[in-house]
Amino acid sequence: MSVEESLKPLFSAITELKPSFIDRLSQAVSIPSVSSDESLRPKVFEMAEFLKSQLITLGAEDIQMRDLGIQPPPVVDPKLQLPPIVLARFGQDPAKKTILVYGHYDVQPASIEDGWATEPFTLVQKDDKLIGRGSTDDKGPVIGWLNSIEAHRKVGLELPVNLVCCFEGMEESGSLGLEELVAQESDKYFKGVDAVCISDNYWLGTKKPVLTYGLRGCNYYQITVSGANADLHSGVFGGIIHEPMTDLFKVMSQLVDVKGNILIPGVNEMVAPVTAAEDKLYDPIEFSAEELSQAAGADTGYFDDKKDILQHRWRFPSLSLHGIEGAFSGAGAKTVIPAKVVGKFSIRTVPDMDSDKLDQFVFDFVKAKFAELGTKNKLNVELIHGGAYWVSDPFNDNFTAAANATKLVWGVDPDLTREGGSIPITLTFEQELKTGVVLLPMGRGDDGAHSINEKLDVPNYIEGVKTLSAYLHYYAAGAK
Ligand SMILES: C[C@H](N)C(=O)N[C@@H](Cc1c[nH]cn1)C(=O)O
Ligand SMILES: [Zn+2]
Ligand SMILES: [Zn+2]
Repeated sequence: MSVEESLKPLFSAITELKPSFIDRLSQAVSIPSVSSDESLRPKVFEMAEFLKSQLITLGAEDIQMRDLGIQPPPVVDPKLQLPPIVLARFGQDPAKKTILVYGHYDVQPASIEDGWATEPFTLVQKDDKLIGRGSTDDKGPVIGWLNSIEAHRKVGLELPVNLVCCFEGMEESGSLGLEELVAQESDKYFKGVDAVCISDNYWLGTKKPVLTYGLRGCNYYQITVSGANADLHSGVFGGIIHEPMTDLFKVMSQLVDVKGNILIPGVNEMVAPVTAAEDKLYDPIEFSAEELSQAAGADTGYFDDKKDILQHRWRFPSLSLHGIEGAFSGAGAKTVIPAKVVGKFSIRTVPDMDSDKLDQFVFDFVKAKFAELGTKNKLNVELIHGGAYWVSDPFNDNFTAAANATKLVWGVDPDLTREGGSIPITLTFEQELKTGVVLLPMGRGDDGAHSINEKLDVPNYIEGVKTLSAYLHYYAAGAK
């Protein structure tokens, strides 16, 4: 029987199981597993337990909740435990190939005050969209793998491969601890893995599916400026003391210009030049600048040209200023001089940037600019977490299986894209397991990951489960 024939009953089951799949995602979204908020760490653990219970119900073997110990500084609670890596297997048949699927069960912060139209941790179905934090990043895809297993069980179809699951709870906070675990387990739990599939990014637009062969890295920094030992009255102390916010603003404003150019010496010089061959890869990609503006909710882009936009998103670095901890940020007019402020920014990295050199350039520049202020306040600049960029060759059996699956479900050949975001562990899987990695996204480019009103379209969720399932079958059958 052909792969396509054998998938027919499975696809029917997936369609029929839609209500149960939505319910499973709804349960997952209801757990606010925000890894960057120390007060919500118990919820990240609860989410790991939820996955464990689902895996047990679905017949997984050798489920392990791998403890990663205490979170390294900077942290408020020095005893803060890292959430576990959830490992599980389905099958260990030596006659079958083995696929490792990775995803993350932590999410970005969200609160209704940010402007959400509905409660972020309640999955709401509206206009064929599933709205809620983590719906697309990355609970939808993680639950998608579990749904695929449920559908196989329902129709009595054996999984065509041995499946190894690796789900982490710190991806949004730099994947702390996972790199070491992957290295340790490369010849143990992960022994015999033939290929890795990650569903944790998005289509480029809203209509055409993609497969992704590159990611930018991310080095995340914080600058702490401290002065007085308590917040002060600006009427009493304004004009007579060095203010931490003023110093911090002055330094942060010199990191990047208003056109997005990074101003730290040495950074741009590390970037690999665009070759003619690479430049050509952008020609066939279907892309609408208008759709991008719609996804952003405003026409505030730097560029109009497709290549400029895509290259600056995928293969040039960017520096974003994220926020200031300790500053007054509420409504109204509080006349305060904050005593200590912590500025957060990150740099998305690309080939051939060296992460350690980058850190040194950042630290030297920040310290030099702070010294120029002649302030009596104190400065500390540090890296909170780093994650490597990744670019691979998309012409291999793993990508072919994903392309065949996409074509079967969506009726079109996927575009080959890179991604401006980061999935820190990708390069580690490739290097430690000596296997190829394919990124097979479920959601669309306008899903609003990390933003308000994050959503996953119902067709992407359900057809996405079919795509993930078909990928396993095509991989097992070998390249066509
Ligand atoms: C692409 C992926 N779904 C994602 O959102 N990754 C995060 C990872 C990260 C790195 N530092 C903090 N979070 C991202 O690209 O921001
Ligand atoms: Zn994310
Ligand atoms: Zn993600």
